Parts: sequence; structure tokens; C-alpha cells
Amino acid sequence: MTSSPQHPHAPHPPLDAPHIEIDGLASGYEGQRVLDVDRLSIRRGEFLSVLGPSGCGKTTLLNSLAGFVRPTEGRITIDGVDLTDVPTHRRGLGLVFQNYALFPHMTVADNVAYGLKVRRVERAERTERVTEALRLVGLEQYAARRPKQLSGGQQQRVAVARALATRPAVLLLDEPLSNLDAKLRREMRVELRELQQRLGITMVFVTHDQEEAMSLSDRIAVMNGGRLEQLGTPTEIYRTPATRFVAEFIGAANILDGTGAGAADGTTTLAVGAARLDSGLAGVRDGEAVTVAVRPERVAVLPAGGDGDGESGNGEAAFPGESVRRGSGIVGYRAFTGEAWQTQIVVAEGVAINARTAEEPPEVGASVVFGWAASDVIVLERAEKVI
Ligand SMILES: Nc1ncnc2c1ncn2[C@@H]1O[C@H](COP(=O)(O)OP(=O)(O)OP(=O)(O)O)[C@@H](O)[C@H]1O
Repeated sequence: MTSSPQHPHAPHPPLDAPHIEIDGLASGYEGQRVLDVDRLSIRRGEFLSVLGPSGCGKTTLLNSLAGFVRPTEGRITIDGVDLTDVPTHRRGLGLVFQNYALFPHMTVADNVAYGLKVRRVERAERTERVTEALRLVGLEQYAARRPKQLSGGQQQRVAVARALATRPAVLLLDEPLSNLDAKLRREMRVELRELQQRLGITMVFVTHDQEEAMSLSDRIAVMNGGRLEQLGTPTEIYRTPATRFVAEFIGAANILDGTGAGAADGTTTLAVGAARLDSGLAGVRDGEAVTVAVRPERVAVLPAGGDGDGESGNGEAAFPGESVRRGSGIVGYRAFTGEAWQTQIVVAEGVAINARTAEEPPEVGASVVFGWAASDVIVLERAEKVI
């Protein structure tokens, strides 16, 4: 009753076919529920990252898939086969964990062969598969070395080769790059992604690093407090975060909790603390509570004055593109980070807007106007408030 493992050189299967399905899954430890996932369908050949802060249940989800943790409710299927009573080694999975240590006394080849020996794959086939797996990760010439004679990145590739040698249909990876330095991590990301695409293998990749998830994934499952907060492509998650948590966890965001306070030029003025901002939203009723987010890189900053408020009309600086003036303030802080300028604009006491711009902003203390396009406004919550 196992799903048939996929050969590494099999042609790419259709991307949208469901491969792994999770339904009403609850898992926990010692009677305490730490995971509660209603539904998660992972497509065949997909690179899915499971992303969330420490303790949100990522590893528990992966361990439930692997069979190390037995769910208390719900079910997981691979290719329609219910895994409830299928032991780990029959699930057609490859596993690569952060601390999935290699055996130090064995050669690289023996490490890669280990899982095959356990599965009683006969010698000739074993040799062929080890060579193939080492070739896939570019380490054929290191077969006779011992792990300590390899760099951290090479050791991690051996761990990947060991997992691939069993020709799994699904590869589960739990923070596999977190022991590597930043440069190596970036290189390994590219390698992993290429390998995954070449083999057409389904990968479930656990990370707490949003940049890693964004750069690797077909889709990201964002988790919070044991629940699935949002499932979507990197662009969907970034551009249309479903919740405040997702907006704050993925990238930076100006989150404005406001209430409708009149309208001008078709867009609603929001009272945000002591500040009044032209929100860019239409039709918010007076007193209606709304929470919106605007990404700092969508905020344009111009010096106030000259033409009055930075809008064109007399040949002076105008907001770029579709941006229009939303409010004014004083530069409270600015810093050059190498790629961009970060500017904090103090709008009123306790209310600030953060901008990230390529152009140098005015000095600290200067009066500025800021703007964004109506399409840059992300509505996170909008509830009628009785007035
Ligand atoms: N073996 C265990 N026994 C009891 N509680 C556990 C066990 N493993 C994890 N937990 C708890 O379950 C919750 C989820 O843990 P899990 O390891 O799945 O989170 P995570 O998102 O992978 O975190 P991290 O990024 O820190 O690895 C946490 O509150 C954790 O303390």
C-alpha cells in the first residue's frame, strides 16, 4: 500500500495534479494540540515552503507527513493512499533535516547507500543509484571521502543525495540550509530549486526565513499558531496578504488602523490615531473601522513646499506613476542601507509612515509629503462600526 516512488529521470508530471492532501489534521504532544490544519493540497512536482515563526508547528506538520508524529485527527494521503497506518519507510519519502547528521566513519558513498541497504536493495543497483544521486548533486568525485573532509555545503549535498538515492516521490526538508553561511545558503537554494525542477519531485520545505521561501517556492504555506494562515504563490502572499500577520511577517508593511472620517476626491480620509490620511480607499463610511497596509517601497516621498504639496502643476516635482498625495509629515529618521533609503515620516504623535526609496530623501527634520497609488493599498480588515 505505498505510492510508487518516482524515478529521478521521469518526465515532469502535470503541475496541478494533487499529490499530497491534508484534511482536518490535528497533531500534538502529550494531549496538547499544536497543529490544526483544515486543508492543504500539495501539487505534484510542486516546491511548497512551509513558513512561519518559531514554534508555529512547521516541524510538527513535517513530522506528521513523515510519520514521526501520529495525528490525533484528520488524515494525510499521498496519491490518494491514506498514510495513517503506513510506516515512515513505506511512504515514498526522502528526508533532509538540519541535524540529519551523516555517519562520520562512513565514506560519502556509504552514507548515500545507507538507506538503500536498509531497504535491501541489491549491491549492483545500490552502486548505480549512489553514483546517480552523487552525480545529481555534483559530488561524484567525492564518493570515497569522509564527511569531515567536506565543506558544510558539500555535506548538506550528501544529505540531499542520500535522500534522493531512494528515489522518493516526495522530499521533505526541515530547515536544511540553516547551518550554512549566507552566501552558501543562497548558492544551495539555487541548486535545490534546479534539482527539484529537473527531477519534477514534490518538495515540502520548512523554513522560518521568508526570503528563502520567497525565492524558492511555487507556493508558500504561511503558518501561525498551528494554523495555516495563507496559502499562495510568493507574489500573492506579498501583494495580497490575507491577514495582518502575513502582511507583517512577509516583508515590511505600514499597517494603518483607521476609521472613516469623511471623503475627498472620491477617496476616504482615515483617522489614524491623531493623523488624518487620504487612504486611497473609496467608500469607507464615517466611523467604519478599516485596517490597511502599504508596503514601504510603494511610498513616495517628496519635499513639501515649492508647489505647496509636491503635486505637479507648476513644473515642480510630482509623485511618480499613479501615486498621489496621501499626507504630510516630518522626516524623523533616514538611513542608507546600500540598496535603498529607509525613511521614517512622522505624521502625528505615535503615527509614522515608513518609506523605502531609491532616491535620497530630504534631511531629518525636513517637511515632506508622501503618496502612494490607490492600487498599492492592501485592505486587511474592514468592518462596519456602529456610530
Ligand atoms: N516533542 C515535543 N513534545 C512536546 N511539545 C513539543 C514537541 N515538539 C514540539 N513541541 C511544541 O509544539 C509546538 C510546535 O513546535 P514545532 O517544532 O512544530 O514548531 P516549528 O514551527 O517547527 O518551530 P521552529 O521553527 O522553532 O523549529 C511548539 O510549541 C513546541 O514547543
